[in-house]
Amino acid sequence: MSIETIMNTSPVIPVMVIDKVENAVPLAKALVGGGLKVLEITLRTDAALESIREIKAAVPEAIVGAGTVINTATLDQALAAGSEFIVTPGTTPGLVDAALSNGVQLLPGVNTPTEAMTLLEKGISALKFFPAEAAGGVPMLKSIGGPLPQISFCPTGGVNPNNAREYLALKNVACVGGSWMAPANLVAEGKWEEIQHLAAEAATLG
Ligand SMILES: O=C(O)C(=O)C[C@H](O)[C@H](O)COP(=O)(O)O
Repeated sequence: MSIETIMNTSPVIPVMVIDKVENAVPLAKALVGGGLKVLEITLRTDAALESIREIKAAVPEAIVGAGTVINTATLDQALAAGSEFIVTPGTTPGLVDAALSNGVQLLPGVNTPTEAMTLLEKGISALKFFPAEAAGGVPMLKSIGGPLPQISFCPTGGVNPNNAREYLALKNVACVGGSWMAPANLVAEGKWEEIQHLAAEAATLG
């Protein structure tokens, strides 16, 4: 599945931080049950890679990606675990070249026109805008969309239920990423129904 198709699958990609592997499948089921099929598991915890494997095995309808991929070593680990797409906070030439030569579905992070143009030169036009709010938010994306309308963004970082609609209304925004559907406290307490409710609300944002 192409990264463009993945970005158009649901309006919000939940950004998941999983501390305990046993939370991975119930969390994924709650998010998918709420209508969010595309899941980004950040490689910020020791449980992340095993969580990707378990979710892939137990929640076949989920489209499972890895986030916080910051170098080729974490890229290789994420792919070996079965990640269907890769999200990076920023972009390095080494990471982009490795992804391109392996046919990886990549959502690379940028927040300047120069970074966006550098990736366009390589044929990449689906980008994460990170950290969205801190880097200029909706006005910045509107401005970039003037000269570079062919780029499609997934703004992430500071996106929440109060500002998500404004982002999603932009022509150059395909989806947004955010962690608000899976807050650490609800995950730790196993409040899967509440998480499913938050996911269902998020799924209506588009
Ligand atoms: O590490 C990565 O690769 C990321 O994707 C970072 C995430 O985009 C943000 O951590 C989500 O930001 P919040 O929704 O503001 O919590």
